[in-house]
Amino acid sequence: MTPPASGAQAGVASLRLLLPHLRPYAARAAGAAVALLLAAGLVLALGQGLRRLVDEGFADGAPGQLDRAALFLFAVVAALAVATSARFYLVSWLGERVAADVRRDVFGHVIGLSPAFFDTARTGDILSRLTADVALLQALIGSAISMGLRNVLTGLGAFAMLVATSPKLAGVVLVVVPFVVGPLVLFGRRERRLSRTAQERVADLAATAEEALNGLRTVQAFTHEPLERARFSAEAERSVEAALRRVASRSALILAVVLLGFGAITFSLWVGGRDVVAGRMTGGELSAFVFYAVLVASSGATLSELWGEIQRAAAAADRLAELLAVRPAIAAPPSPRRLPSPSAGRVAFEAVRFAYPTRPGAGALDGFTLRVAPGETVALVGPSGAGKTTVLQLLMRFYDPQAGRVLVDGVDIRAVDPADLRARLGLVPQEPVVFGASAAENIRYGRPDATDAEVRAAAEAAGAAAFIAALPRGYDTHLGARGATLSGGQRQRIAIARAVLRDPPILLLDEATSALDAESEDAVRRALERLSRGRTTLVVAHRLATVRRADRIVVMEAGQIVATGTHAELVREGGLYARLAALQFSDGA
Ligand SMILES: Nc1ncnc2c1ncn2[C@@H]1O[C@H](COP(=O)(O)OP(=O)(O)OP(=O)(O)O)[C@@H](O)[C@H]1O
Repeated sequence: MTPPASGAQAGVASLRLLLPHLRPYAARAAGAAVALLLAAGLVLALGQGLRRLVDEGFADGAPGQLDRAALFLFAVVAALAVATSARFYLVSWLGERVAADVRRDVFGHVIGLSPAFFDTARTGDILSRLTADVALLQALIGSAISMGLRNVLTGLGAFAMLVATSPKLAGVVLVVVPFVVGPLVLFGRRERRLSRTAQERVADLAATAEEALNGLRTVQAFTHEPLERARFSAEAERSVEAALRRVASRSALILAVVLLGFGAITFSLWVGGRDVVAGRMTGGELSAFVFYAVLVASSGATLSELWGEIQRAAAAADRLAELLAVRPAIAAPPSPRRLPSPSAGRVAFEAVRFAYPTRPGAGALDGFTLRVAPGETVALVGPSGAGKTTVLQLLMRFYDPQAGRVLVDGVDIRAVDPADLRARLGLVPQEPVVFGASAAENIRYGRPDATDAEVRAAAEAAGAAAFIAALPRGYDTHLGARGATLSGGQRQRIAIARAVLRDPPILLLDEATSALDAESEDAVRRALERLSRGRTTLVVAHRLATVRRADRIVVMEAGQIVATGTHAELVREGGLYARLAALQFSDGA
């Protein structure tokens, strides 16, 4: 993934990403802060309750005093329970809400990125950012931040109480604090780096699994399950290694913090015990002191752990910010021109030169010039890799050419909003995408506001009505992820029905290269004939029936047009087309 400028942004500052997402919930956050303050105050009051219980309750054995001290403690505990539960609810609510909002925004951004981005990005990596990285942010808001604040508050409060109870002993604790905070900061930096690496390894793991699962049939057809298992297992090992480096660093930090923190408590108990024996301090004061000292130490320890978590979340925020900073290569110009309405359906390519961004050296189109009149059907033919599909991709403006222009109705398509352009185009791709939804929903994808009757009419026109009727639940039948339950020809007819619903002035067809059985080929051909009637049609043709029907055939080789004409003319000329026709169209020639 291309590292954008924000990737260099250092440290916890990356978490600023969350601020705009928290703002709408300011009232809830304030409520959570109040509950948090209350709970922290009540924890500190517990120490006072403890002192009263020990000093007043035990001192002269008066039963009334012990009862009152115990009751006070109970009241504090009850209030503490309510405040803690309220804080937990509000803070977890914020975590869930913000995580969902961040996911929505990141997905919303990614779905608008240009196809060029996905030529290099791995889907699994993006998925892992959407899930694992956002989960870290959720944990941060849903618990870490509130735990951190709580521990800062109780830690500071408890320290103040320490000073009030015994300045001398408090001094002992104070000496230890820099020893706890120092490593915390040092290890934190390291943690962030190690944790980013660990998260990247998890993303690699997800990407590996995603690729293998997507190509499951190919994997099994080649009996490459052992190979894929080994590949995944190697990735898993790499991910464990990265995680363990982080764990090791963290363990060292915990060792230091626990040793120093609780060592200091033991030391102050020892010193304080001598004061109690000498009568300079009451037993209740020492109990309260130890309670506060434990609070200070445990806050320190918790904060050091949290520091790690905050660093991990910062690394996650970095990875999300990186994704959000990718700008779509194709975007609407600041003041886009409108295409004429209704569209005439005129298409022109003028001296177009284009190489895919990932292969700048290998030109896919080279001086490609073609004018298509309104309503004309042009068939593009040529050997594999000649650049036929690329022509359609440039017309859809999935990529921009390096030189030359593409025009629709006389307007350079770079001057119009891509959405406006694509609204005039209907695409039936070589491998149509069928979503894991019902047959009706899949067809309605062509025009979401279409009525049931329109969906059925489109299916009828696409020659899909009969096979849909034969499905177990007709139009309501779920077609499985990626349309796994349909044949290639059926998937194509679903895609054609979509295009029928969309009713575009310009139609782009990329014929499937794989042979369909005679019956479904015939059904698809007739459906396409009906569809292209009266529209400008550009078709990447692999079948004789298609080229015969075309008004004009354009023969391409190595990104250039080498001949144009009708089937009969081109066969008579006896060039590349005649050879292709003899080979490819042997079925009917
Ligand atoms: N996304 C891509 N990134 C990089 N190179 C690509 C990409 N898509 C296609 N190419 C390359 O561009 C060239 C033209 O490809 P194109 O898909 O237009 O050929 P085609 O004529 O449609 O071939 P076919 O009949 O096999 O579908 C080929 O060399 C191909 O390898």
